[in-house]
Amino acid sequence: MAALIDITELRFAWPDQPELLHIEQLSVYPGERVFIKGPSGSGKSTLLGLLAGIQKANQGRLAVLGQDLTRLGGHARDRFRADHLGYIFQQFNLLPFLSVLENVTSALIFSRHKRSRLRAPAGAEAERLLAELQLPRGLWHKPVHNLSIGQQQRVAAARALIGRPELVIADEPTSALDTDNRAAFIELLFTECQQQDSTLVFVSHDPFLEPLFSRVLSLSELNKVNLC
Ligand SMILES: Nc1ncnc2c1ncn2[C@@H]1O[C@H](COP(=O)(O)OP(=O)(O)OP(=O)(O)O)[C@@H](O)[C@H]1O
Repeated sequence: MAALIDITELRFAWPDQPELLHIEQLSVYPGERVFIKGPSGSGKSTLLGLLAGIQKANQGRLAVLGQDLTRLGGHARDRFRADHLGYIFQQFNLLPFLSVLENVTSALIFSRHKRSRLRAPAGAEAERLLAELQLPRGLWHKPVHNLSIGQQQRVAAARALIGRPELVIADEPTSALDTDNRAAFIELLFTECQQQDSTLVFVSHDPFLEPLFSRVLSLSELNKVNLC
């Protein structure tokens, strides 16, 4: 089976800073649910940014779906991200004055590819995802700034999942929730990812979540740069 993510000799440093990441080899396969752990400042969010093409590696190969992102310019990486990735940010990055449904369907505006992968009209698909993620129907037309953190998290997940992206990336999306709600949210996320064949890469500090995943990667072990 071809790898969905394929990294070889990847090196990255933020401008005017010492090298932060050197990953010799990493392959992630379709359908995997990968948990990435590591101490604060070890580069977890930076690695996610590289996988999403927000940042570009200084050296090496980082291929997603066979496309080496280190060979693409900024515009092409933005296009690739819009078409093939769903991203759940730590702070969700929702558009506060748009409604819940508008936030979810906003992920389709810049991607014909995602629109073409919908199995139902956009509004119906957004409603299906929100229902699956157990967001009460009475909230669907409300501006997202009226929602609690846990509710906003579900909107952010639905926005990341719509259009069946091949890769879903989640950066500490559960940090504001209590332990029971974290596990319940992750189970819902797994179910949706499985149903729509999305591979999941999830970053968290929370050791309770680790056993839920099919694979656990420690960035401190993976990274050849000694940050101490
Ligand atoms: N936009 C940026 N510009 C310059 N340096 C950055 C930027 N983002 C992160 N860094 C630096 O890169 C290093 C790793 O940060 P990163 O956010 O990737 O770590 P992390 O493991 O995700 O941390 P945390 O668990 O605290 O979120 C830190 O030293 C940080 O200061």
